[in-house]
Order: sequence, then C-alpha cells, then structure tokens
Amino acid sequence: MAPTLAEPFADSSALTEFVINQGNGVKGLSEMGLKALPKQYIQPLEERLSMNKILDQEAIPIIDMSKWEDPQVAKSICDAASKWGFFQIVNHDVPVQVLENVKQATYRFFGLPAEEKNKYSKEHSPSNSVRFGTSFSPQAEKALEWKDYLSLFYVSDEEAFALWPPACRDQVLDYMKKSEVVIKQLLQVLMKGLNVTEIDQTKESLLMGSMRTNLNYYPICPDPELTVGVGRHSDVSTLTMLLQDEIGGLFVKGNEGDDDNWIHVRPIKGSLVINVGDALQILSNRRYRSVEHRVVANGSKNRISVPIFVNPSPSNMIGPLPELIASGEKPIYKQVLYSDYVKHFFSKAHDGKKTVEFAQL
Ligand SMILES: COc1cc(/C=C/C(=O)SCCNC(=O)CCNC(=O)[C@H](O)C(C)(C)COP(=O)(O)OP(=O)(O)OC[C@H]2O[C@@H](n3cnc4c(N)ncnc43)[C@H](O)[C@@H]2OP(=O)(O)O)ccc1O
Ligand SMILES: O=C(O)CCC(=O)C(=O)O
Ligand SMILES: [Fe+2]
Repeated sequence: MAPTLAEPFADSSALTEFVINQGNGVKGLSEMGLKALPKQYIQPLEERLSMNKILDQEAIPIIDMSKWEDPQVAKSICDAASKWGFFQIVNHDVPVQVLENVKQATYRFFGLPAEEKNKYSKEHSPSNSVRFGTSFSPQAEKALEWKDYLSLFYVSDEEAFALWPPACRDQVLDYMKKSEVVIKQLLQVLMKGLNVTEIDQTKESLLMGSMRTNLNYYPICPDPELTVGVGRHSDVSTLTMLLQDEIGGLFVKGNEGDDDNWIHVRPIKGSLVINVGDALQILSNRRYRSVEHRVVANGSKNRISVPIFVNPSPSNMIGPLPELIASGEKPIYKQVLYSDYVKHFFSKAHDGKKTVEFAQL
C-alpha cells in the first residue's frame, strides 16, 4: 500500500520497503511532496555543514589543460594534488557535447519508473557490475543520505551492451572513453612529479586498471539543513573525474591544518573536477593527498553529478611505489589487496578519512 502524507513513515520498515525494496529511492520520497524530512534522514548536528564553517573567499585551483605538457601546467597539477587534493580542469579534451549527453542520460535513467530502475538493485541486478541504490551503505548507516545512484563497473564493451541500462549505456561509455585520454595525461604528469617517468603495463594496471562510473541523483529535499547529500568521505580511487551540473553543493575540506573548514566547488560550465583518491595517496606515500569532501542537500532544485572513479585493478596489491622507497623514503603504508580495501570502505558508513587507516603501517 502507498504511504500516506499524514503519517508517511512512522516505522522504519515502511520506509525501507518504499525507498529500498520497491526502488522508489529518495527521488520517490521527494516527489511525494513530503513537508518534513523522515527521521531516518536526520543527521547528527556534527555531520551537518553549518554556514560558519564555509570559507567564502577560497577556491580550489582551476587548471587550463590546453598546454598540459608545459612544465608550468604540470607543476600546477602536481602542486594542486599535493596541497589541495582537488582541482578543476578547463580546456580539456572531453567534448562538451559528450558531457551534455551524459547529463541527459542521467536524467533519463532516474526518470524511469521505480520498477524499471529496481531491476538494477543489489537484489535484482543480473551482475555485481551494475547497481542501482540509495544512500551510501544503508545497512551500516545510523542516518541515511539524501541521494540515489546507479553504479556501473566497466568490464568490457560486450558486458556493458548486455547489462547496462539502455537509457544511459551509450552515453556513459562515450564519456568514459573520451575521458580516458585526459586521465592518462593527468596520471603521466603526476607520475613525473614523483620521478616515475615510465608508465609500463604493471604501472598502468595499478593506476587505471579499473573504472567505475556513478550517476548520482540528489532530489529536492524538504529540510536540507537537517541531512546530507553525501557525508564526509575521501574516494578510494586513484583519481576521480567528476562532472557536476550548474546547481552546486560539493564542498571540499580546506587545507589549513586541522580546522573544520569547507570550500565550495563552484560549478564552471564545461569544466571537470579532479580529485586524488586514497589509492593514489597510498601509491605516492602521501605525496599526493586524498581529501575529504561532502555534498549538501538542496531545498529547491534537483542536482546530478557523474563521477568516473579510476582505480587499480581489484586484484592489485597497492602500497608505496618501489621508486619512492628506493630513493630512501620511509613507507607510511603497507601492501594491501585493493579489493579488500574497497570492501572495507563499503562495509562502513562514511567517516571522513578513516578508510585509509586500513593500509596504515
Ligand atoms: C555509493 O555512494 C558512494 C560511492 C563512492 C565511491 C567512491 C569510489 O571511489 S568507488 C571506486 C571503487 N573501486 C572499485 O570499484 C574498483 C575495485 N572494485 C572491486 O574491488 C570490486 O568490484 C568490489 C567493489 C570490492 C566489489 O566486489 P564484489 O566481489 O562484487 O563484492 P560484493 O560482495 O558484491 O561487494 C562487497 C560489498 O561492497 C558493496 N558494494 C559493492 N559495490 C558497490 C557499489 N557500487 N556501491 C555501493 N556499495 C557497493 C556491496 O554491497 C557489498 O556489501 P555487503 O554489505 O552487501 O556485503 C563514494 C561516495 C558515495 O556516497
Ligand atoms: O556529487 C558530487 O559532487 C560528489 C559526489 C561524490 O563525492 C562521490 O560520488 O564520491
Ligand atoms: Fe566522493
């Protein structure tokens, strides 16, 4: 039976049934026209972003990629990855039309009826490579997050044609393939910054042996101050390339000591946001830093974003690169199996940079 507006989700099992089991997601909740946020989404005070923690005058670096081989540009990329862990790129080689197409495809997928989207949920999906879900890790979270997502792990074109939703498949594949060129440019520069000049097959597998693209949908929220779109976390990728729309709402932790200050990632048309993930922090022995970020909920507009997580292969062991250790650096991390690292990340609620402790010596 459909929940009523008067007493929509007094007990949690009704909410779980509607949002998770029936595949309505938070988009379904938003479209019911709820006047108040269900209690399951109310985050503890310390997890909400208050205005006094926002640094209005700061911005993450914006880097023009048209001359990416220029030593000055290369230096800006390496400096940004060391100091901020985040930067935006403009004049890159991913065509604007490819970005527009993937945004439209995201709206098309989330616009499907719940029964259609639910065919890709953890319970119903024909493969672990395709997963429609909501929040981050609902079983592990004390308070849920106001976000639905579709996660697509790339294995091969054949598998994608057979298993990915036709509503977005071709556009995501195109976005992934066009982005690969830019990802390789960035990784080449970042490796050179560590005095690693050759990216052989083993290195390529470590740096970009697997890719996962998520389509994120953050619907209008009845009480955005009480909840989060995505809680504080760092990505477990090598690098993440994120396409966001014009709405805004992504915040990155400032780089001034331990202060709890946050910087808005201002949407710039045609730009892509790049961030260092935990895998690159570990491989670079913390020369490059994965930085905490979070997304706020919005009371008046739907928002989408499309991150491509560029990762090691699940079967790779990751640890500080041998070149760094050979040059005399003391290793900060041990060798861990990358798929164990990712499983550890998915088994806990978002908790800032806690995941990296899994690899700490
Ligand atoms: C969703 O909201 C998010 C997501 C993020 C993501 C940030 C990233 O950096 S994603 C990049 C992660 N790297 C990779 O995917 C590459 C390596 N992949 C692997 O090693 C494997 O594919 C695997 C992810 C470990 C899954 O292996 P598999 O053998 O299929 O294991 P399972 O038993 O199916 O899954 C283990 C555990 O993880 C949960 N899970 C799996 N995939 C996802 C997914 N795409 N999204 C969410 N959760 C996932 C799965 O439910 C299992 O948990 P159980 O409780 O069911 O045991 C950042 C911020 C966000 O808000
Ligand atoms: O939606 C965004 O802007 C960021 C999402 C994010 O951090 C993630 O999916 O890992
Ligand atoms: Fe993230």
